Amino acid sequence: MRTAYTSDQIRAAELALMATLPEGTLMGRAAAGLAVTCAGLLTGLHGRVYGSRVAVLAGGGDNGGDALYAGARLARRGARVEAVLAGSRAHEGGLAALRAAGGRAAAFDEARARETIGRADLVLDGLVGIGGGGALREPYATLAGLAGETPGLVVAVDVPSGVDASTGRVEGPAVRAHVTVTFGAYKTGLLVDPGAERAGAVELVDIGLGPHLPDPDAAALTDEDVADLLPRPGAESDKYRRGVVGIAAGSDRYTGAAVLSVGGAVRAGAGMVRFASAEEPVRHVRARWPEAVTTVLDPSLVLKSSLDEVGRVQAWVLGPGLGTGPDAHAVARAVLATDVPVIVDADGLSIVARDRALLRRAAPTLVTPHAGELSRLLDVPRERIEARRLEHTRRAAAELGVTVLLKGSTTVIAEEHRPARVNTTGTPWLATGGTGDVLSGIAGALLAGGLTCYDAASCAAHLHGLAARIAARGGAGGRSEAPIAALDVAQALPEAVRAL
Ligand SMILES: NC(=O)C1=CN([C@@H]2O[C@H](COP(=O)(O)OP(=O)(O)OC[C@H]3O[C@@H](n4cnc5c(N)ncnc54)[C@H](O)[C@@H]3O)[C@@H](O)[C@H]2O)[C@@H](O)CC1
Ligand SMILES: Nc1ncnc2c1ncn2[C@@H]1O[C@H](COP(=O)(O)OP(=O)(O)O)[C@@H](O)[C@H]1O
Ligand SMILES: [K+]
Repeated sequence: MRTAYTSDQIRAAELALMATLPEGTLMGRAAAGLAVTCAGLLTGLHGRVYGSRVAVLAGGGDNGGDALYAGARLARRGARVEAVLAGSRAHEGGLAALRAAGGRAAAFDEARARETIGRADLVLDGLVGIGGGGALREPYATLAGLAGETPGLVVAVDVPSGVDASTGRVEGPAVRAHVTVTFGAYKTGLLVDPGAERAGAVELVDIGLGPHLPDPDAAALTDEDVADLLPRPGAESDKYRRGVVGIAAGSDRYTGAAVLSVGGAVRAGAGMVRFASAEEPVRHVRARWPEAVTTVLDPSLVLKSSLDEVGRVQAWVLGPGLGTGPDAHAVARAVLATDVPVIVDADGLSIVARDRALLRRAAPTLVTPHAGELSRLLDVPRERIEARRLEHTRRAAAELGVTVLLKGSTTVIAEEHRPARVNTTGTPWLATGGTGDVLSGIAGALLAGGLTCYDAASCAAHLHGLAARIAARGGAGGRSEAPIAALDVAQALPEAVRAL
């Protein structure tokens, strides 16, 4: 499990650790780790550190201190290091070390900074770290912009400047790094977009913070975590014990969503899929997935809130392509009246946005909106949700009393009193119609298999993202990615499970 923390949590842990160590020890460890990564990158670029050009962008706080000390270490190995001092003051020890090692430093001057950054092989962003707050002020903002134009590599110190370390929010110009070297522990903002996208590859330098860290603010599952959580059949298993998932999806107009959701469930290893819908989607599902057991729903039965004719299930998926008319509403009411866990997706979300009372139920509920759907559930503009994904996912979980999986460039899962889960698999090629329907089926299979909403959502997002990558690469060994269709994601699920 990769755990992540807010700035306040990190700062408290650092204070506790610092109290046990001689002054400067932590910064020394941080700078040493940072310099090793930079030296490795420069060696990869030119075969050596000696003679390469490094620009250090140093803010007035300790983040600038880390960068200056790392710059000093690189200068001692023969790099030509020039620091641009952005603050009204600079970290004294770091600046003295850099100068003593033969590096140069000067206060910010735009023309000179442009030249220094423009010719650097590597730009070290030490403008602000966990002490940053709000949009970058000048001249930090200009420097972040200049770092975006450099042909060289950009390495962010602790966090890319301009990214809120606790949330991943970006409120103005922000550094876009190839690599972020972060100290002590991951910060939540490095895992959640837009911050995650600005961070590039994240490397963790151990500075000994471990024993002082509290319960995490957020966590990302690894392949091993998912392999451990995934329900697997034992010798004594049968299809009922493995978990039967009911899927109420599709309508005469939207038949594809039903086929895709059923496909996700079948390929993710449901013991059995019971599919219940109108005649047309049932016909399509039967043609594509003969393993599903189908029921044509008689609206009058559903109006009585009875799904008895469908048979017993351990979890329901409600909503993909269901429509939002009176029949769909009746199906939603019947499904949500059951005493088993329910995943509400797509049109199901539009229905519950209009009729919140449907979510008041004793059994667990998982909702899986994208930003537009969450916008309707919370009555908050979509752009605001996209800019503050974590905050709104948590808010929805608290307000609706359910588990929430917010889809999009970073999938975030929230449940009250638990760390947020952040998904790290996936590919932008997933942004294509129907992939969300596949996700609902995967989550349904895992929920029916006995996982909690929290784990089912996290594992489903992880597997979905892995399967998408495999599909986009034409197999686990493929090198570059190409467009995918939603059904490809379902088809790649077994390979994703095998690769865990
Ligand atoms: N506390 C510790 O024990 C350790 C801290 N370390 C480093 O110290 C950093 C935190 O240092 P600080 O607490 O000094 O804070 P930072 O250096 O992250 O930021 C504070 C500085 O940035 C300026 N600033 C803040 N927001 C700004 C904005 N929006 N625009 C322009 N300037 C802004 C402040 O005026 C101040 O000069 C960490 O990120 C890490 O890099 C590491 O050396 C490891 C040990
Ligand atoms: N930029 C992106 N990067 C990675 N994954 C994405 C991106 N955009 C969307 N996705 C993923 O693609 C899927 C789209 O689901 P959804 O929005 O419900 O589409 P649909 O309703 O067409 O199925 C989700 O799993 C989402 O997390
Ligand atoms: K930084």
